Amino acid sequence: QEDTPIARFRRYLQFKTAHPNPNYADPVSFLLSQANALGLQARTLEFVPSKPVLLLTWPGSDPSLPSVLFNSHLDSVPAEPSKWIHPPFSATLTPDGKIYARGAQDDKCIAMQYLEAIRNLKVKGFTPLRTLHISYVPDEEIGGFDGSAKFVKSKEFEDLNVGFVLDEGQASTGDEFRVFYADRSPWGLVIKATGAPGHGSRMYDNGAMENLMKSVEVITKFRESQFDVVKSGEAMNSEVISVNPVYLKAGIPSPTGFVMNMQPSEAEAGFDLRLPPTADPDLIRKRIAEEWAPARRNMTYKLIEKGPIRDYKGRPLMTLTNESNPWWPVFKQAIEAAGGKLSRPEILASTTDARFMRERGIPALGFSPMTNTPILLHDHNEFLKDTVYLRGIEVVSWAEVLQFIIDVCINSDRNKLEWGQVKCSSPACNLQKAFISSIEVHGKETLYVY
Ligand SMILES: CSCC[C@H](NC=O)C(=O)O
Ligand SMILES: [Zn+2]
Ligand SMILES: [Zn+2]
Repeated sequence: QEDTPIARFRRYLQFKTAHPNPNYADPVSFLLSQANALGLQARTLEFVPSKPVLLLTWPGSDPSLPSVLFNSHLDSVPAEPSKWIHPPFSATLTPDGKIYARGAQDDKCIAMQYLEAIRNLKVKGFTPLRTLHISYVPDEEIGGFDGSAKFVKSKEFEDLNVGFVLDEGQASTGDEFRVFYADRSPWGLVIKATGAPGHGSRMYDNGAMENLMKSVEVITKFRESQFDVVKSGEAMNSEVISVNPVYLKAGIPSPTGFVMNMQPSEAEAGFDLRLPPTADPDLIRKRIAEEWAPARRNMTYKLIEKGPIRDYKGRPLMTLTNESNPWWPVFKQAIEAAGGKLSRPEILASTTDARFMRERGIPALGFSPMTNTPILLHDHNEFLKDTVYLRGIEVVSWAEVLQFIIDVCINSDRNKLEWGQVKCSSPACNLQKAFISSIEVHGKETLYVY
């Protein structure tokens, strides 16, 4: 069998890691064999049975310094094979260099690029000053509660003394690399209406369907108001509140479908909501209670706030992307050293495990080095071009630049300390490892970690 970066990537893509039954055991043993070949230390942690966290370590020459952690998730979202031009776990390589696989972009590319970068650095004879860890975690696609959430709260994680995290980002359709400093808060909203049942031919007020449809109209109007801001170019998709219907449930089933001449007494709809760090969660909670599912319209609702990562006001934490975060200029320099350019840092439209790291007061950036690539995560026919993947390895290899921060504490502004201070666990350091501070942005107070 071929043993090239592309062959190794394709092998990793072939593990069937889709929910609801992701294969974790086989990709973990594959990664373990790769780690052994590279001489990395390896540990498998299991916070929940059969949901392993694989932790690889490349020890630095000064273990007292805060370490760098590269994270990626093992699991993938499902795929509908009949709608793909190549089977989603075949990792088919086409003559024009496209590698088709569920997970090619999200996020099996970075999982292997981290290892290939280490391989290249070892060939160059580079030895790290800081310790570099790589974590491979389960269940990110379903919220990370049995994966990253437990990992970051563990003694094992504490002992890593992590100072900075790189986690997944998203593809860029242009020449510039994208980087993400925050995620949006993921909420699930289920609204239910009840109402009088009756003959399908009768017109009366307060039917369950009527009540639900009124709510759907109100929510649709709100959605349009947010989307208009995006369409007018005033904000990016990830900077507004998104609310998208994901299911509708009503009607009285019959052997041929639904009973057509009966108005049901119950109706339900589900929505995916995402709140950027600039949105006030209390205002949305109020809107839901008063406008979207008001009791006066016989409505009830269930709000599933799949946080738990938030500041004291319930908003997602952000990592600073300016000079006051000593990791930022170094990260930028690493990209530029590889001949890359970064576009304006963004909030991620979706949600990743980075939020769990930020909650620990650790600065975390979302970064998947893919340029000139259509954004295909969770879509049919997800692919990544071989040339883009290989260039990504070069970019990640410049993570060696990250090693040159001697101590993140030195440049941090301690006067800004306000809330959620995190003590540095390194015995060599008396200062805080990471600070969480409150800063005004666009007239709104927001919390950052740096
Ligand atoms: C409840 S958190 C879910 C996490 C998931 N992550 C990637 O797609 C997402 O829907 O964004
Ligand atoms: Zn992902
Ligand atoms: Zn995903």
